[in-house]
Amino acid sequence: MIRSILFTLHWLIGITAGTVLMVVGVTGALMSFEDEILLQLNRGVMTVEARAEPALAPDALVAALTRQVPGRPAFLMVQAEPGRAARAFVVPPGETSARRGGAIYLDPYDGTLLGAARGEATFRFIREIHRWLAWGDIGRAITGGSAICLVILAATGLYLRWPRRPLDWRNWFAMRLALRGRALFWELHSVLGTWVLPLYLLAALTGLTWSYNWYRDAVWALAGVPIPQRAGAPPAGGGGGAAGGVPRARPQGQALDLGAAWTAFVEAAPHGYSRAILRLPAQPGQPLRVSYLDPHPPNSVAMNQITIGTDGRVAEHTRFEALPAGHRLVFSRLALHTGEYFGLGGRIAMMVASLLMPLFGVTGWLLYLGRRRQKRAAKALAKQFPVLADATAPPLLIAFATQGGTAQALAWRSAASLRAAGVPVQVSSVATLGAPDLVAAGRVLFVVSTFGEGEPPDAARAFARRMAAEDRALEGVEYGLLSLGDRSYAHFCGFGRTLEAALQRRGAKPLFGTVEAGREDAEALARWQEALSTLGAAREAALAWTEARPEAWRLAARRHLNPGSVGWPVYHLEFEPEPGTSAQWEAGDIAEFHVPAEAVAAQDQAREAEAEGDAELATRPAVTGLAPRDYSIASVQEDGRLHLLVRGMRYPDGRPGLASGWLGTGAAIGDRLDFRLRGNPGFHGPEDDRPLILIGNGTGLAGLRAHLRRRAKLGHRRNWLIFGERNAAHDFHHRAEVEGWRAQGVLLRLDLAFSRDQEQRVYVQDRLREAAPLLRAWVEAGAAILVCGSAEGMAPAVHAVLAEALGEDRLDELAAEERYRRDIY
Ligand SMILES: Cc1cc2nc3c(=O)[nH]c(=O)nc-3n(C[C@H](O)[C@H](O)[C@H](O)COP(=O)(O)O)c2cc1C
Repeated sequence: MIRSILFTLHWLIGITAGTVLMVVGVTGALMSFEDEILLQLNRGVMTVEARAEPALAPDALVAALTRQVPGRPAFLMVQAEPGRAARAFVVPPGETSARRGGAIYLDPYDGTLLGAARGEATFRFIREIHRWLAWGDIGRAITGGSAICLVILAATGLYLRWPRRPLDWRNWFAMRLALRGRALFWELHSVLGTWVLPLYLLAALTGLTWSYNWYRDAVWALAGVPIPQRAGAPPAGGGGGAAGGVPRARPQGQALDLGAAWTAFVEAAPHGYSRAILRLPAQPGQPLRVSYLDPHPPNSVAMNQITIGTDGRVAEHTRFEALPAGHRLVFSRLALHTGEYFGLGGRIAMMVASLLMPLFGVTGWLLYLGRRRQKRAAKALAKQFPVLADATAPPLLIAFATQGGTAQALAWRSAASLRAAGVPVQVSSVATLGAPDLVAAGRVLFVVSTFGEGEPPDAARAFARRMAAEDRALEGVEYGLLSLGDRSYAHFCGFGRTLEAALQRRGAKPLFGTVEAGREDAEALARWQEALSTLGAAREAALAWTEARPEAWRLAARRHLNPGSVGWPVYHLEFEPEPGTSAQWEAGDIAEFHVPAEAVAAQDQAREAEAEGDAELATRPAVTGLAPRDYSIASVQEDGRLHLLVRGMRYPDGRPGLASGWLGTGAAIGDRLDFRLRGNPGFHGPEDDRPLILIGNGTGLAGLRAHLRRRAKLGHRRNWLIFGERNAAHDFHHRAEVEGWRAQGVLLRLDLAFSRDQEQRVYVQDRLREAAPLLRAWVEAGAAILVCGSAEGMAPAVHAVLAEALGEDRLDELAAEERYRRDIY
């Protein structure tokens, strides 16, 4: 709730005040090196050739000025550095104050008029935009308001980005420039934003002292500085704090002797000066006030103040370093604002940060527009598929429970055939559903698969538990059920049957007879389509198990990974897409290998050659020969190649397995082979950079490797790999890559279990159990868990350890939240 309010506040302010902040930022950056730029532009005006002779004293300069320019000199700035011109402000005749910015430069050695400096007017205009958008009080209110907005943006931004535990600061400040599109905008906006945040806060909090008197007074009061009675500092710039406590002297006859007063100043300034600004008396009786910088001042606003009376004596002398700390800080607000307080580095940092302001504005806008577009698209989609609100009856709910994605894909295809006939439908994973949702929908079609040993898919475990409740709350609910399974398992369609029993026990009524479908059972699917047609679905196009076709890939590389191993050979294979093959997949997806006819023929020949031929064995490969084989993809699309990790299986009589044998030794480099890439949403990784625990054994490393390659590319470094095989010496597949990840920090932690490297067998589940406290901490920090590898032995044992460490319910919850996902076989 708080997050969403702050998020709205952040973008609302961002898209409004952001525009002004961009202007203020850029103008501020332009002024960062104003002095240096003007000096370069104005050789011969702001500087003259340095001479050996001493420069004129202020009284001689004022005399020279009065001879050449009509009016009363009001301010004079002299600098100790040889060749630096004197700078003066003159009150024109008949006026009461010096014209804003109308500085005149004089040759310090002979008082010759050098004129006005080029570019000063431009910088004055930039400064006016920076301070009040060159728009008087209205502009000042706007820039002041946007300074407050900048503070709010910084604070809300920080809150929204505050790392969840455990704090991984290095990661938090790291920029991942390899990202693309919206993710890159987000990264630039949030990570760079975090870097410049202290500078923005500093600029805003000091800048506000010029915007609001109440704010300035509050800061002054906090710092213990007496609140100035009069607003406005001398127009000569710098010395912002000098305005404080200027006594108003009444004219009292005696005129100041500038020569004597200057001598008194020179004697009083303990180290001399680098720059002195003289406020010249307007009337007889008024003293001379000098603000001066020491030869090596801590910053350009560390001004000391001296007042010299008409009697030629020092009346008051305030040294900057003698001021209380609070005063010094307050009087240094300009230096803080420009970053100069921290030296040249501070100035450059502030300039860069100010220049970056448009980047935040632009990325912020792009992110905002992107969100709007997404929302609109979602609305359009909602219109296309009317939901509860505008339909007389609630839409039909299609609920799926899937491990490998088949049930999910069939649920969507069923929905499409109903929608095509105008039947409103909603599709949802059962993970998010409870009895009230089923009751609200009234009619529910379930498409569920079975996993484990007659169990629900991982993400449906919590739902299955909710359904097992005893009460009859589902009276009035009508259901249809498509149950997917595989007849080679002992508990065919086990979960579908459990679900149906629960539905009936709780009072739900079937819409039609349940359809049980074995692998790729076309006839069962036709029955399901028939059942859908009773609800109004179109019958024209036949419902298919899959819509994608196998495509051609060329075997480009193959490596035997485990020579010398006691186990079967493991091969790393790389395939390149043939022209026309749409090579698109995500980490976690599956490549279905379609065994070529020549592989079957080759095996038949081999079998015939073995004269005796075991009849039972002989028929088995022939029967299963045509069924495609699934392999977890071990690479990411950016790799350009499809990588697989294939174990060369053997029949009990020692002959190589049909598919894996062909991949391992049968096919030659350059051969074309058919694969259908199948989305496996149930094994996709988290979108964000949450921690990831990857557990697997043997060729299960394939699926984990794809995820790790993806995470490495994204710069998501909180990864923990637990991998097991037989012997480290032979079976540590992709060892160099895994150790490389560990060295580069792509793996925060690596646990290896080589079962046969010691007396006592050690497996991944043992490693996991040893690290149970860490496992809990990672899960607490939002970690997701991916398990890839053998469904017998490894997966159930790992599951048991996870349940033991986290609790069975918590594990089911994690699965429902898509944070516990498995690709096991
Ligand atoms: C590890 C594993 C265990 C399975 N266990 C069963 C089972 O006990 N009973 C069954 O009928 N099917 C079982 N199956 C087969 C699946 O239910 C079937 O392949 C289904 O089409 C998968 O659908 P899905 O991709 O939506 O998860 C199992 C599949 C796997 C990978």
